[in-house]
Amino acid sequence: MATKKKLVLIGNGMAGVRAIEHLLKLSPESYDITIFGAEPHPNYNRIMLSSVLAGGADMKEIVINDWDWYKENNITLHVGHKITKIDTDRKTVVSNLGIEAAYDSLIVATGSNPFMLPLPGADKEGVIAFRDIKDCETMIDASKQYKKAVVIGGGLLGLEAARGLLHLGMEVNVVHINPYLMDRQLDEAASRMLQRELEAQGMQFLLKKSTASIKGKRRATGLVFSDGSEVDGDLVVMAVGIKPNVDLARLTGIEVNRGIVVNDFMQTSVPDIYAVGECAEHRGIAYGLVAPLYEQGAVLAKHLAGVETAGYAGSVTSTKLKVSGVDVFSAGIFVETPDTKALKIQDDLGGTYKKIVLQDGKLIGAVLFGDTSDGAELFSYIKSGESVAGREKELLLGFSADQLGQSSGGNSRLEAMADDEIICGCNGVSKGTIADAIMNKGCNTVGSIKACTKASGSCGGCKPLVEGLLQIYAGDSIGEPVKEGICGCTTLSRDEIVEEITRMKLMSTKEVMNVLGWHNPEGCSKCRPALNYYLGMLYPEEYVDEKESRITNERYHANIQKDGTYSVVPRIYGGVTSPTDLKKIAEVAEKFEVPLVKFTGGQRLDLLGVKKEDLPKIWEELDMPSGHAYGKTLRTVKTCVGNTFCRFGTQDSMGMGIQLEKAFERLNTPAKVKLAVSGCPRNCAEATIKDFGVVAIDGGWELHIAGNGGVKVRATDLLCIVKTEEEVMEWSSAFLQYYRENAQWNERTAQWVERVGLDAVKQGLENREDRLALKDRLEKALSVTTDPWKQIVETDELRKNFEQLSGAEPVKL
Ligand SMILES: Cc1cc2nc3c(=O)[nH]c(=O)nc-3n(C[C@H](O)[C@H](O)[C@H](O)COP(=O)(O)OP(=O)(O)OC[C@H]3O[C@@H](n4cnc5c(N)ncnc54)[C@H](O)[C@@H]3O)c2cc1C
Ligand SMILES: NC(=O)c1ccc[n+]([C@@H]2O[C@H](COP(=O)([O-])OP(=O)(O)OC[C@H]3O[C@@H](n4cnc5c(N)ncnc54)[C@H](O)[C@@H]3O)[C@@H](O)[C@H]2O)c1
Ligand code: SF4
Ligand code: FES
Repeated sequence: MATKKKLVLIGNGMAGVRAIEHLLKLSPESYDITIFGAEPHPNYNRIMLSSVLAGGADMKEIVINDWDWYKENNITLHVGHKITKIDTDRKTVVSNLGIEAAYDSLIVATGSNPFMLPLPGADKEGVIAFRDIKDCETMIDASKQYKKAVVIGGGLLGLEAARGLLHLGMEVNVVHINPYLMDRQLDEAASRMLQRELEAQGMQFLLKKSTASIKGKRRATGLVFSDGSEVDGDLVVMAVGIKPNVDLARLTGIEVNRGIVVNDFMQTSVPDIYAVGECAEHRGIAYGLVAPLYEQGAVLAKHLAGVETAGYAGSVTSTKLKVSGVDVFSAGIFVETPDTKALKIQDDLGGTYKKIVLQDGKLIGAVLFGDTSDGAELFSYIKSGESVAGREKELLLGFSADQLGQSSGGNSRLEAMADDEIICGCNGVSKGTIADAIMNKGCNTVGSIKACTKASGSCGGCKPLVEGLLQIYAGDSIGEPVKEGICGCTTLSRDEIVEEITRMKLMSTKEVMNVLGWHNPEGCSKCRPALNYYLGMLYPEEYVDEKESRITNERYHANIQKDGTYSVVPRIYGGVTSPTDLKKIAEVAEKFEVPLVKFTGGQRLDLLGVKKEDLPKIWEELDMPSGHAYGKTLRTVKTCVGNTFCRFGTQDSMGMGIQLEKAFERLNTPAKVKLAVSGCPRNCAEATIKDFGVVAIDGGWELHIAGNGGVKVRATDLLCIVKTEEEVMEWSSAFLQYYRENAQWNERTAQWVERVGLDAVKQGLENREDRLALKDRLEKALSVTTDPWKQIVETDELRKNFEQLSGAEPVKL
């Protein structure tokens, strides 16, 4: 039997051990393997330290290979041993505790060291980095004794550390040297949205601050900045970047630049010595994310196993911030230059931002905020470098899980991917491994795939792709998705929360958060408005609306515009107005020097550019009902002229529309609701892209639901055909109440019906008794609503409150 060659790995971390795992699969009998690790732990997932700190995982869960794995694979493991010398002549390594090991091949995988700013006072107690289990434990211990923490560095690591410390109950200030956060991953627009969201979660920021020293005696008590200002903190976490750990390599005479210089096969300048992971520099780049390091590991394993490989050619990287309640994704080159073109969508109301950057017809970069579900797919286009010419807008508008996994026609990119292509970068899980788990190991949910392969277990960025693969390979046997909380503050779903509120008669958002064990006692900007809505929906008469839990526009009862002014939109029922109302609007517009008066798509007039302080006065003079153009409520009922004037009209669409708008105005709904009524199937009012669309036909009305004319256009589904106007009122009331009672907060009717299915909605409404009960509950909810502006204008106290509110910081969404 041929004698095995000796392979030594220095560094028991993510990249090195990953290479060993591959090698064991490719050639289990070729090497006697010895691993030295300076940390006293088995190989663990460093990425997940952020989750441990934020309460999303415990230390046991982050172990990648436990002690048994080393035994089972006959690996000699020395933990707590730091290699201090490599003797390249004798081909041996020696540890700080005197253990020597001989090698035929040696892998250096020593990772990085956190960059510690050389500040006066940096050696004080309480000044740490965030790199390993020890740092994580220090933070957890500190949070039990101290209240205030300062994190230096507003990058990925700093923000994840800060979120964890907030979770541990500390007050956290993040000090960042640049004008905006995550400047290495985001453009300014996305960064500002991120900052607002993190502020809503309780994080505080000190931007454009350069730290001069750390104050305190033995222990740190805060920072002093170069401008003379200070901030207090008993724990100082430095997260200002990393530097490859090259000391040992340099000592050994291996060529070192920023990292240990390697070629495409991870070979260093010294024969039989390889480097992999963050300590390695390939074609001038030392990577700081696991996906490229895993790719390097795979190449190195093939090379060591004698399996043919084209070598490592470098990686395009993507990142996803792992902070619950905040979705941020960045990939490739996202900064615009004269040679690139950028397409962007920014929705301040919905809190989403999407930017794609193109060059020569190819996608080269992307930034997503608020909704990162398209991240993985966009990233695969960036990596493939294929032409997307002519499809740029499609990429901007997005994909659904169905599209990702759609197998008909065999066009799906996922289907076209090779089996060894990596789906989950964080855990290095390939498409083939996931397909195998689905087809051969009985995995039929994202949760079971996670348990079986680890895919989607870290940053979660690959989840849409895993869902797409489930669609391809599991078909009809897809299981119930693993339950996820409505936001990072809880693991409870919307339905569970509503059930518990009802069962325990919880009456305020605070009570819900306390009783149902919210991780974050203050909630976040996702759950607070949602709870406020659910409580109002369940107890229309008893619940007192919490203004501070509402989104900004709803607090001001007006839409904030990009220049900080507001818009005023009086209600114009069914789009039908009168000379008197028009004159009134014109006079007010002139008197208050309103810069712009515009017809909206919903057939009404919008006075734009109004100063916040003029809002009550304008509404007082207008003396018209609010059009609620800002809220999650009924917006407009668009109508055509119908049989009153039009020769094709079969019914009175204007009358029907006005009746509907008068009945449902001021109704609180999970998301905005738009209606339309057309007088004949020519459908001039575009009723078939509305949440509830009414189309007149000979002798009756068609009732349509769940349409949408926004970013993702969706034509309505036909609900039923009725004969009379009374029936239109009955069905529309029942439908709206059913939607109010069953949809998730912020879910438009289109998304809701797609999620629960048209049949389920039809079933919920088919029984007349149920419809009448729903209509009753709707009327009860409507009976307690009042016109917000009429109330503010007529009540001294509310008017004063509004003025105070105007000076206060709104809830940012
Ligand atoms: C909190 C946190 C969150 C992160 N989140 C993400 C994320 O979401 N996504 C992502 O892609 N990346 C993330 N990263 C980065 C990722 O963890 C690293 O890129 C990855 O761990 C690097 O792997 P590595 O094997 O090169 O180095 P390491 O994992 O650092 O392993 C190197 C090991 O070598 C040991 N060592 C060093 N010198 C010696 C020596 N002389 N002798 C013996 N042992 C030695 C070290 O103690 C260490 O255990 C995160 C990092 C941190 C700290
Ligand atoms: N979700 C993820 O993918 C994730 C999470 C954590 C860490 N990581 C990785 O870990 C490594 C370390 O992360 P990081 O955030 O420390 O590195 P980083 O280089 O991405 O960010 C450091 C930030 O600190 C700022 N900074 C530099 N000097 C400063 C100073 N004196 N005062 C205040 N701010 C200063 C920089 O502007 C920069 O934005 C990176 O490779 C990162 O990619 C990734
Ligand atoms: S939908 Fe029919 S009734 Fe209404 S305006 Fe158009 S053609 Fe006339
Ligand atoms: S890519 Fe991060 S968990 Fe899969």
